[in-house]
Formats: sequence, C-alpha cells, structure tokens
Amino acid sequence: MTANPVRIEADYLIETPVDPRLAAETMAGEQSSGTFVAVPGETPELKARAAARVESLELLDAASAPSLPVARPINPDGPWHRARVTLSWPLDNIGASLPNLVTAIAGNLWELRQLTGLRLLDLRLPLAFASAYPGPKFGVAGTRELTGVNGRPLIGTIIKPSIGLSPAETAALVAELCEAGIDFIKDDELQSDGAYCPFDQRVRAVMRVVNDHANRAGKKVMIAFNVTGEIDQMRRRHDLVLGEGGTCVMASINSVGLAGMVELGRHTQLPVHAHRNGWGALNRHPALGWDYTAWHKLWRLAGADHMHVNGIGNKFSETDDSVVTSAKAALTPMFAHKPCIAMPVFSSGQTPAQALPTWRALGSTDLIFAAGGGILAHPDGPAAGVSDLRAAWDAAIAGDAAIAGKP
Ligand SMILES: O=C(O)[C@H](O)COP(=O)(O)O
Ligand SMILES: [Mg+2]
Repeated sequence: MTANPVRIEADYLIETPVDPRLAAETMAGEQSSGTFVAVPGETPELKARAAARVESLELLDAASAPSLPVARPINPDGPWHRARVTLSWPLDNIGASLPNLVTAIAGNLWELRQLTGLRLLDLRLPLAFASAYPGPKFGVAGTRELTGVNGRPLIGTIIKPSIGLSPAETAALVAELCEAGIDFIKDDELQSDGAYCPFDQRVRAVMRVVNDHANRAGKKVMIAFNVTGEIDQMRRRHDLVLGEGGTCVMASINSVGLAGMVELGRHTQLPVHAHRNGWGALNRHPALGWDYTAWHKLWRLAGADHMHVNGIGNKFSETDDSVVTSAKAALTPMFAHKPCIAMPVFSSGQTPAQALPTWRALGSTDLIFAAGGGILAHPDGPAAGVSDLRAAWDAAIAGDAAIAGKP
C-alpha cells in the first residue's frame, strides 16, 4: 500500500512539565496509531501510513505555574515549558470529513496529563476539503447584491428585547427600522420558535412589512431569521423564509453542530448567518481551547456566509486585538480557487462610538455592524439610532473622527 503524501496540519500552543518534544510525540501518537504503550500491530509500515508527525517545535517562555489542573501530576514542581508545535496527519486517516477532522485534531488530546495547557491555534486543510464541502454560497459579494449596499458596512441591529415580543410586535419594530433605512436585522439567538412568538407566524408577519417596504422604497432589508433546530426543522424553516421572500437565515452554530451546519449549508438558497454563542467556553482561558483563526475555518467550509466576531469595546471579555484578528481571518482566503470568505459580523455592545476604531483597525468595509442596544436604546428612538450609526460610519470612512465619536 503506497502512502498518500497529502497531510492535514494543525498548530498548537502547548504547556507541559515534560520534555516538550516528548509531549508533542505523545500528542501525535495518541491522536493516530499509538497509545500509552507499544502495541504489536504498530509496525513501521503502519506508522509510515497512518502516524501523525511532529512537523516543528519552537520553544517559548516557561510558565510559573501549571495553567490547568491534572489529577496525577507529572513533575509536580515543574518547570512548565511552553512551545508552539505543528502536527500533521495523513489525509487518508480520515478522508475529507469535518466531524472526523475535529476528532483527530481536537479530540482526546485536550485531556492528556502530559499537558497543563493546550490551545489549537490554526489549521491547514488539503484541497479535498474544498471539494467535499459547500463553503459560503453568498459571502460578501452575494450579501451586498441581495441588500444593494456597497462601499460601506451593512448597518444592522438585533431585535430587542431579545425575547418576549409577539410576532406582531416584532413586525412593528421591523417596520420602524425599515423606515429608518436599516440594511440588516437579525433575530436574537434566544428567539427561535417559542410559544408566544412562533417561528412561522413571526416570519410571515415580519416579511409582510419587509416586502411592503421593498415595494414602496425599493430596498429589501435583510432579515436573519433564527432557524436553529434539528436538521429537518432547519430545512423546513429555511424553505418558509425563502417562500416568503426572505433573504437570510441564522443558526447558532455550536447548538446545531458541524453536521447540522453542513446540512444547512448544502440545503440553503440564502446566506447563512452564523451566530457563535457558546464560543467563550472554547476560547476564554488562554491556555485551553481554540483560537478563532482555527475554529472558524470549520464553519466557513460548512457554509457560513456571515461569522460573528464580537466587536471592538464589546460588552464581553474579549480584547480588541483578538476581535480584529478574528475579523481579518474571516476575510482571508482559505483556498486559492475557493476562498470561502465569510463576512465578519461585529456585534456585542456596539454603538456609533465604535465605528471609527473598527474602520481603522480592519481597514475594510466588508462587515456587518450590528448594534442591538446601540440602536434600540437611543434616547430619540430606533430611527435616530440607525441614522446616528450610519452617520458615524459614513464619517469614519470619510475620515471625520469628530462625528464618528458621537455617542
Ligand atoms: O446577538 C447579538 O449579536 C447580541 O444580542 C448583540 O446585542 P447588543 O448589540 O445589544 O449587545
Ligand atoms: Mg444576542
């Protein structure tokens, strides 16, 4: 059997009380043909075919204490070396399969007692993944075409209160926002198909006002309806949105999982807005979990057209640098022939004050800038919230910092 030379690569930050080279070899072994002890069948031929490999290891500063607990610590007094490690796997171990990719690059290795810290930083996938998965069907260009917005970000909001409004109340708010000139509105991720705001009734009520407005004003506002659910429900909800003339669906990607998102990505005839709620559990501790740069590639391949990246000066715990790195990653091509660009969505405590710093940090207008409280809590009402945000972005792009800083 001749080994296929095509390999998957993943970069990690590791922290370990053992020799980092040994720790990296343990990761590679555990995640491919090895286990805690040599087994007879792991022949040199089998290893040549199936073993993961340590491609590179760069020593970094040591930690002063272990970042993560270990029940039976090895070398309890340290030192805890840190290193950047690249591992590779033969593509043929798993084929071009996103769910199995996650098991290979991000499976049991989180639990290894040889590691007191492990973070997956980035990954590089063979072209077979580009062929096997849909990727975004609309991306930036398709979203701009559907909304008619060019040369500036899409100005958006989130229905607030997030939950509690009836379909008629939701539609009334949408009508007001359409009149105010908004480009994009999304359901909050907490709003799905509850008893007092059923999905079907909400879509019909909202699309009635969106279509009316489009007929009168010639501008169809993009509404990201939250279709999150089981796979059949998502397909059915998507079809309803499409049938009512809607132009976007939203899914909570951690809730529907990779298989759910892949199926939605294959089925969809509309842009898919990917809400990343739950992300904090995968990212918040610096010595554990994923960097967005690695993680978001899974969802882009699965079909995410819009990817949430938090926002500058957000209401959560993420640094501005991390937010901007994520947004730039979403706009960086994954494959030369299939870039899979996803439009970054800045959302979380956003107001007109963040327009200028966002523009300066990103240097691109290819984003959705979604302000829930930042528009709907405006003292002069939602229409004033929309026009202030639009003015802040226009001024930022035109270089007028004074107006862009207006609260
Ligand atoms: O789903 C979202 O993106 C958030 O609910 C944002 O809401 P905010 O703009 O009020 O923080
Ligand atoms: Mg929300």
